[in-house]
Parts: sequence; structure tokens; C-alpha cells
Amino acid sequence: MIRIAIPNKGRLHDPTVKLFKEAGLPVLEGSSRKLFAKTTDPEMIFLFARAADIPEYVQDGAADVGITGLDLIDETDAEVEVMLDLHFGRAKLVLAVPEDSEIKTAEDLKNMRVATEFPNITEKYFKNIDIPVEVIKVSGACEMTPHVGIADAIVDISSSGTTLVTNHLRKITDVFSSSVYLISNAESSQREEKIQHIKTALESVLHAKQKRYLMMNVPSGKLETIKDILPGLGGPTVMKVESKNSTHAVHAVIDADQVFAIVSELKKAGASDILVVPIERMIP
Ligand SMILES: Nc1ncnc2c1ncn2[C@@H]1O[C@H](COP(=O)(O)OP(=O)(O)OP(=O)(O)O)[C@@H](O)[C@H]1O
Ligand SMILES: O=P(O)(O)OC[C@H]1O[C@H](OP(=O)(O)OP(=O)(O)O)[C@H](O)[C@@H]1O
Ligand SMILES: [Mg+2]
Repeated sequence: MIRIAIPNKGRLHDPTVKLFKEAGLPVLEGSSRKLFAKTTDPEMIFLFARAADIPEYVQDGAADVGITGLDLIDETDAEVEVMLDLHFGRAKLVLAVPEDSEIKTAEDLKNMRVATEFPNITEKYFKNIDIPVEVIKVSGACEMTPHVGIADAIVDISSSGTTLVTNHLRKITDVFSSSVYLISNAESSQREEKIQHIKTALESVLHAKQKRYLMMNVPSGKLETIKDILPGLGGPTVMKVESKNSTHAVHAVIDADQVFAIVSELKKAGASDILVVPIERMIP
């Protein structure tokens, strides 16, 4: 049985459940209150855990794979295999000080106090730049600490930056860039082929999101021009259309960010009935 640890609540829960559904491994009968959930593969089971605990669950073998933030993985120093960046849950850990503080750079914080929910990452950061500081661990509401004299600076999560502004804090520098990753237990991942299948399934969703499937009709005389416009990604597929006029149907996969430019060119070159459709999964 392969145990997949996923965040039971918090902001990572919903996007994780959505991703597994798109990957063809839906979380069945799942609710955030349950501890386990089945999926369509009888040899896999989801285990719900706090995002911050998942690195240790995977390290200790309580789960074979897990989904959680890179910041939480780095903070716990868990010995896990980091398999795949899932490109959601992006956030930065930033070093910030009160707006009116005289501190301008991280170096100015020598022998000062830095409050954070991420003491290990913060220690590593200051060690790396060779500036001794006193790291104060808090478990929330970190933004408040410099205003009540507990700390001179903070290292906290920032994504839109709204919280910093609301709390009259000024960013000094980024300390860590995080997004959500698939991780695995090093021993399990060598033993279990299914872990690679999970990775492939999730990867196929990520690839598909960046691509579009393009379909169009082309007067047969214009076929070569159209083929030249389409980027050569192992295609296009060309089929003869049964109609009075000599027409071919052309299908191709293109990058989502090229759609605008390419569709305009195709139209100019004589293509008609152009359809652009999303792709659910792409398995190489
Ligand atoms: N704006 C954000 N604030 C906090 N964490 C974020 C943000 N954007 C992405 N994340 C990531 O989400 C993960 C934290 O998720 P977690 O479930 O522990 O906290 P949460 O969603 O704030 O829930 P709660 O604080 O209610 O427990 C981290 O990996 C973090 O990098
Ligand atoms: O840059 P922003 O978009 O404003 O996001 C950053 C804020 O969001 C998180 O707090 P959260 O809402 O999770 O509350 P918490 O501190 O109680 O966990 C984080 O701790 C920051 O305070
Ligand atoms: Mg939070």
C-alpha cells in the first residue's frame, strides 16, 4: 500500500485535492475531518496531516510520499527526496523591519533580535551571511513582534505583500522562495514503482496546463504554409476531410502562451474553424 500524505486543511488542502483529481487519482470520500481517504487505485491511500508535519511523516516512513511547502521541508531538515515542484502555493519568506526603522540591510541586524515561525531557515540565512543574531521563535502573529519590542526584525511569509503593508513593515530582502513539492521517502521511492507513477501523473497535469490542443480546417493548397507556422512538436496530425472542397483537418499541440500569435498567423494563412481546447493530461 502506498500512503500519500496531503495537507488536511489550510490553504494547501484544496489545490492539492484538485491536482490529484486532475491527475486521475481523486481523493474519494474525502473531507478535511477524516484521517484517511481512498482513491481509484486500491493500492494507494491518502493520509491527511498538517502541512508542517508532512516532511517528518515522509522521512519516518509513516507516509511514502507527501505534498507540502518547500519552506516547511527545509525548516524541518527532513531527509526526504524532493521529487517535483508542483508550482502552486508560491510564497516568500522575507526579512522585514518596521517602516520607520533605521535598519537598511540584513548586515545592520548584527546582534539584534529576529522573530520568526521559521527559526531554522532564519538561522541558516544569517549564518550564511555571517551575521550573528538572536532568533526568537513565535508560532503566529509574527508581524506584531517588532511593534511591541519583542524583536527588531521578522522573517515571515509574504505572498501578496498586503500583511507587511497593513502592519507598517518594510521588506529588506527575500530569504527563501517556496512552492509546493512532491516529496518521497528515499527508501520507498526506490522500492515502489508506483511512486514514479504518481510523479508522472502529477507531471502530466503540469505539462498539460502549459499546452493547448489546436484544431482547424485548411484548404489543401495552403497545407504547407500552415505546417510551417506550427511549431514542430512531433506533429501536426493532418487528416483529409470528406467535403466538396479539398480540405484538410490539422491538429497540433502548442504552448499556451503562443496561442495568440499563432492563431492570428493561421487565420491569415487561410485556416478556418479554428478550435483551441485545454488538455487534461499529457503523458510523454
Ligand atoms: N500567503 C501565504 N501565507 C501563508 N502560507 C502560504 C501563503 N502562500 C503559500 N503559503 C504556503 O502554505 C504553507 C503553509 O500552509 P499551512 O496549511 O501550514 O498554513 P495556513 O494555510 O496558513 O493554515 P493555518 O495557518 O490556518 O494553519 C507553507 O508552505 C507556505 O509557504
Ligand atoms: O503577503 P500576504 O498575502 O498578506 O500573506 C502573508 C500572510 O499570510 C499568512 O498568514 P495567515 O493568513 O496564514 O494567518 P496566520 O499567520 O494566522 O497563519 C502569513 O503568515 C502572513 O501573515
Ligand atoms: Mg497561516
